[in-house]
Amino acid sequence: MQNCKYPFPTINRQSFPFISKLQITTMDVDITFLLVAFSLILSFYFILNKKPTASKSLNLPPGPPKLPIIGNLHQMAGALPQHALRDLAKKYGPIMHMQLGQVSAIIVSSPRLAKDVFKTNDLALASRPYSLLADIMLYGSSDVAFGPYGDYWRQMKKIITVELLSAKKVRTFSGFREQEVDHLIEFIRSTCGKPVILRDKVTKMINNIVCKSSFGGNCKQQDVLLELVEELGRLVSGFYVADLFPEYGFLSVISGLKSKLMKIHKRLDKIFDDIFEERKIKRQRNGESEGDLLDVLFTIKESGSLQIPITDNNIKAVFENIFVGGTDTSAMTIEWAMTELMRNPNVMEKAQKEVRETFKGKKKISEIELADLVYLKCVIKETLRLHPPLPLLLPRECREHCQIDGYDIPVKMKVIVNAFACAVDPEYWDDAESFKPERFEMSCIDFMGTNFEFVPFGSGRRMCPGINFGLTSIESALAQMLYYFNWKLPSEIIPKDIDMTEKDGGVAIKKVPLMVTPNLYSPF
Ligand code: HEM
Repeated sequence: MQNCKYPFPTINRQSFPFISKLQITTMDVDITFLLVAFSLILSFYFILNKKPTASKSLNLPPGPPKLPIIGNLHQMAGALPQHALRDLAKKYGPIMHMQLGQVSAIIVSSPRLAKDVFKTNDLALASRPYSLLADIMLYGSSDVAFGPYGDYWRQMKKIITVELLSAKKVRTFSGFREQEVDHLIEFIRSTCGKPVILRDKVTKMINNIVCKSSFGGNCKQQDVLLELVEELGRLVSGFYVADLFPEYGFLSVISGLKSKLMKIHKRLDKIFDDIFEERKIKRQRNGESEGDLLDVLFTIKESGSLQIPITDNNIKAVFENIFVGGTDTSAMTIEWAMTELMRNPNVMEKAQKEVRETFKGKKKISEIELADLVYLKCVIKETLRLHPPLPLLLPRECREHCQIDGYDIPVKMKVIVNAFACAVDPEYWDDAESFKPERFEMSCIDFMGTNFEFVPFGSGRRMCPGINFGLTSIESALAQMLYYFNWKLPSEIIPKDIDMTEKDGGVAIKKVPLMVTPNLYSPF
């Protein structure tokens, strides 16, 4: 699964001469369609685009000069969006007003101002912008990740944080994690001495953990479900032309993307229905709980205690968040961590030494013991600093007029925090671009949302609720990969030549999958 799962504005590079080098892309949109569509847009631009974007009386932040129709999209050409925006911020300041297609957005690129978004104005900026995809796929945006702020959203966020993904609940899934990590280790063992690409197996492992935690050990339709979620991910990455040009709704229709999404939605919906029906019968018959996430949600739904009653469709939307949000983020963190370890042999040696000394002579590593792996945790933090899976987090939308750094942020304005720029800001980090896990040994900087120079999981009300779920799988897999195996690069590659390029798109996945050769290390 190599595509963007968190939607972010994306455009196909080849399809659009004037934004031909845009890196915010991955979709397979038909070239003819885009040419025709944009000729139409150009023709009707002056007729259709009469609306003023912002009142003259507002004191908006400065920003780069804009072109008609595309606004500032061309200035993001030739670089990943997080890099392009960081470079623009160096010139125009840590708070910029930009026009991304028809969408007016504020870009925040410094930890000082990120604090104004996440703390001072967290409530005013707690909503998400409308997204056609979330509307179609997530049952009218009735999910947690893309749902607009309000009573319903607050209720659902509380459920997902307290009942579904709390540290205590995540611990109850340790059996599933152990099984799946064991399978991964078995696979690696079977490939010893041969170069192997780990990405697909690691993604499958995370997928299976998510699936089993959600629907129990024997989710019959697991493979189809995962295939559809993957397909959804591929489409998500291409859907956002429609969100960049929301006034031209016909784009999503004539591109065929809307109908593809609706097809996947229908199939996913049917699979969820089948799983739900089977579970309802089981619950009626046995009356006993499986303890998985579906059972938790059914129990809450049936308890009648909710202020705003929920439907099966609302539950499906939450599961889509868990599947889509919980898979690629963790899988790519494992791949980046291994890549950095291969690129920095001293760090690999130190991390392996820690794991091997901590578990000396043990045949099995239990999750509880992972707490002792202090250096490995620093390695993971440093990986998330340099390779945050969502470098621009998820966009927020202003719901109450507020100010940042003296500038007006009007209602409906999209606000994007460049978490990557904050994480490599030289004012906050020494030797900011280098991979040095040791920096976390001496400091108490954490990713729990209070250190605004390090927010790979976001911060404030919209912060990721899946930190525990994600990190436990990442730590468990990495610890065992380092414990049981020594790793080599293919003979023609030296560490400093490893390709560190990221793929285009809103998610920072490695462009070329890491290839490594495992050799069995006997800890006994
Ligand atoms: C390495 C692993 C992960 C990373 C780096 C990550 C990162 C993020 C980020 C950056 C956001 C947006 C925060 C913001 O807008 O301020 C987010 C939101 C979210 N994540 Fe994660 N995530 C990870 C794992 C997970 C897992 C395992 C799950 C579920 C099982 C999950 C579920 C969600 C949900 C539901 C939201 C929406 C929260 C909201 O809008 O209130 N994530 N995540």
